[in-house]
Amino acid sequence: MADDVHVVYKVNGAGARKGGATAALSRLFTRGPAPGMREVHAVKGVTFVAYKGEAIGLIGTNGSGKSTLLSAIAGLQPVARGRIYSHGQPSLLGVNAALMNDLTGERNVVLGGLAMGMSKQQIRERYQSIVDFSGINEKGDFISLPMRTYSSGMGARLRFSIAAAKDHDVLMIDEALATGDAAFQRRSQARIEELREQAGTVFLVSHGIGTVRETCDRAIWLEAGVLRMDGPADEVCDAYERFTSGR
Ligand SMILES: Nc1ncnc2c1ncn2[C@@H]1O[C@H](COP(=O)(O)OP(=O)(O)OP(=O)(O)O)[C@@H](O)[C@H]1O
Repeated sequence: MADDVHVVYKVNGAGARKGGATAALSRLFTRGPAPGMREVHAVKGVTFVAYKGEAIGLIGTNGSGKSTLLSAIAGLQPVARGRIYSHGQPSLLGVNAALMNDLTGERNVVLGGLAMGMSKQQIRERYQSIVDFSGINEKGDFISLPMRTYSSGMGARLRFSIAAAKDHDVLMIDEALATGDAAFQRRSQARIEELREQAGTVFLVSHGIGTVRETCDRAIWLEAGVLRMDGPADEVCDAYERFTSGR
């Protein structure tokens, strides 16, 4: 659950607005940001409770704070105010999830698995199914090549497959579904369904309202860092569509 969560990015070298000595002095006393330091208040007081078995879509226009909110829930981004409570460790499965480009797909499966807290034994058991699920080897033996030789879609598929191999308490997916071809998207949707049935909670950030309608039962709409609507996926998506078409 998120309780009044605020996330503020501190950006260095953003160019000070007032560089005068008096301004610097008054900043010293008011403990304001240093010169050249600018703050971006990306998430502003978001509160919600997510239950087991729910699949929640996060929607909102570009820069509304969706990815930031997920990073904060995953513990990758500190919160400036408010709190996040969670049963189990939430894992963020993003297109940017850290895999090593110079290592082969095989090594990345092992490293990624370890990073998610799987044991070596579990990785050995699931290795083949991860590779099969990713479909990386459908067009030749790519899994033994370095990841930098993969197309962006292939990389994203492998990331999704590694993360989806583990049963997560809270799984967060950032636009992972948007990549990959239709067959892979069907497989990943089916896997998300399974993860939900195993009583985990799934968060999905997507620009594709269609994916949210299909995979999620609830949606949270963020706009300019503020929670604008939270409710059944269809209702929230309808309202969001009315909002975006009027812009
Ligand atoms: N590392 C960062 N440093 C400073 N500001 C950032 C950083 N990352 C994001 N922001 C700012 O935070 C705000 C929210 O960004 P965020 O990426 O969370 O939005 P989003 O809803 O996921 O956007 P998109 O739909 O484009 O992916 C934006 O104003 C963005 O400029």
